[in-house]
Amino acid sequence: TQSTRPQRLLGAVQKNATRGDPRSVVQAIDQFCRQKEWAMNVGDEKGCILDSVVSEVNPATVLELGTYCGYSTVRIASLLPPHAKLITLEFNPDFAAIARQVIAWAGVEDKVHLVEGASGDWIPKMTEQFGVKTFDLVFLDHWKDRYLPDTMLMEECGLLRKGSILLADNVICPGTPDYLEYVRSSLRYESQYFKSHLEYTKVEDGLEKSVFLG
Ligand SMILES: O=C(NCc1cccc(CNc2ccc3[nH]ncc3c2)c1)c1cc(-c2ccc(F)cc2)cc(O)c1O
Ligand SMILES: [Mg+2]
Repeated sequence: TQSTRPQRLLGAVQKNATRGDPRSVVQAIDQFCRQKEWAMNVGDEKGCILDSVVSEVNPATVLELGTYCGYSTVRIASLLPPHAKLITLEFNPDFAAIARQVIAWAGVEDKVHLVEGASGDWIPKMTEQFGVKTFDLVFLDHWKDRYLPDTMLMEECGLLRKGSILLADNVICPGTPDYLEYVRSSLRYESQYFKSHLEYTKVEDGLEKSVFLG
């Protein structure tokens, strides 16, 4: 039977990366996606912007919406201080199964809690299930039409505090026009666009960083 792209990506990690070395896992995935098969990881160029925001925020609690194969999960987790927690939501069980193995290969499983399910179902349960009061950083990288409703849901559930950072992938390609309009026009957010490129291509894309003002 045919393997899937996530399975082939995991194979490249297990073949080319060193167990317990997150940077080698990130490098192995980027190499696979540049030389073999494109995949929708945030990638190396936008990944550097993600790294700088994570390092600047130095978050104790992180929510990632959209794990896929765990590439950005590993990038973020490798930069977290000890005892920090990263909760990552993945709706697709096949993606989740691969991501668990990529996260384990990188040796960052102690900082990561991968939850299988949909953001709309799990965001209201964050506090009761994981004891999280608010998130210092949220990385949005799931279905693009869910960015806005999930942001409103996080506000309603009190999961954002003054200074919480939202970092959204793909605001140009594939694009999240309703989300961009909201965070750029709302008086409750201070937004900044980081111009970059769609992973592994020359197509324009970028990350939008939005600070919740409370
Ligand atoms: O669409 C994208 N990613 C999201 C996505 C996509 C598919 C499945 C899932 C299933 N995972 C999922 C769903 C719902 C969920 N709710 N809570 C968690 C959760 C998790 C998620 C995407 C596309 C492109 C792209 C493609 C083609 C092209 F030409 C240009 C660009 C580039 C990207 O960087 C992208 O991020
Ligand atoms: Mg993305």
